[in-house]
Amino acid sequence: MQQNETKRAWLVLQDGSVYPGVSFGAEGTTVGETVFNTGMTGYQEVLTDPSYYGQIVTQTYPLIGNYGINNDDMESGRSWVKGYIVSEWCETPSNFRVAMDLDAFLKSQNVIAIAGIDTRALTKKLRESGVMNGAITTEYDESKKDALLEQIRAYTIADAVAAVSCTAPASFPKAEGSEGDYHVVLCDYGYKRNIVRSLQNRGCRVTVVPGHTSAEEILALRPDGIMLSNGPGDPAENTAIIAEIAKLLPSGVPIFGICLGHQLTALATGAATCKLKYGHRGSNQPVKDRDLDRTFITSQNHGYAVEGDSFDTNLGRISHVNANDGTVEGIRYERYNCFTVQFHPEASAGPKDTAYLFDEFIDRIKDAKGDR
Ligand SMILES: NC(=O)CC[C@H](N)C(=O)O
Repeated sequence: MQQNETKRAWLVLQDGSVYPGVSFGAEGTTVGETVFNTGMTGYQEVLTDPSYYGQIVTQTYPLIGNYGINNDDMESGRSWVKGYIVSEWCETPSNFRVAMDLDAFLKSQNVIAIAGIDTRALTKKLRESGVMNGAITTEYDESKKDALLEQIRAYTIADAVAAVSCTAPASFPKAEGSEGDYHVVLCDYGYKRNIVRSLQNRGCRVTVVPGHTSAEEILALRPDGIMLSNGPGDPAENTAIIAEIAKLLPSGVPIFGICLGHQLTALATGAATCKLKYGHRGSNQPVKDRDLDRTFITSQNHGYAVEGDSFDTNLGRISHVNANDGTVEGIRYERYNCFTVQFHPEASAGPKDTAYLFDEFIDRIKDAKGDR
């Protein structure tokens, strides 16, 4: 039973299908790209990860919100999703950290949401058709369906990084008691806070700079290491940022790229990216580390990937591949002091099995400084 079950809402997809459900969160009409996430937990991180900018997120897990929303697990200062689809949301969350329930959070963030949808059936459909645009509306009117469909079909996500990136630099101290003393510049294409936390815990003070900061300005900060963050949208649209990364690569400063940062680095070396049919979003994606000959369960959230054949193997090697579909999940550049991954070693939500990559980044920083 849902609190405001008298208020109806509808999900409308670009193929013309209409799913009636129950309104929660904010009311009104929203249009976005409809994607699905298979995580059993981590909805707060999904809602606040800037990489979901422009997207209506469907949770395949049937009950969402059972541990509420807390003050610690925000991945950014706000929610970025364009809309939210669940089967059932939990009105009575139970957790020692709970600050509010899911409905109250979505209302506070003005996110239009719908419950009562068979999200597994919807996901099967998206897997067959590929991601589709869609709308959630509390004002559905059959006679205006064509106009709504036109709006849905015309929707595109554009200028995504500029929409989520900070506009001024910010500094974060290293974690108290952490070993080491390094300075990392994190390029903010829509970074998740757990990237900063993962660095702080390894003795790094972090300067977060806007995504459009030039290579010269970044290097003038004299970083011991540079991180290229995750972020939303089509990687190939960021031509100015890609040109700056191309200038950073030969600097010799250790560079670590995550997700969008990985894609942009590959583009900067002349590789191509492509859109996946329905992407990888969830916390159980198997990734094979070819060097270690081990498969890790990883947290992921991406709709694009680097095209393996387009990568110039004179520059390095494809170090990680997805065990489900064989797509590129990581690159180690031998020509440059750089390595990048498509998945999220900072996890949150998700398994922490690949946090060792942050340790490798610190080792590269130590080597570059002659500290090892
Ligand atoms: N999490 C991310 O950085 C996502 C990268 C990119 N926007 C994609 O969808 O592929």
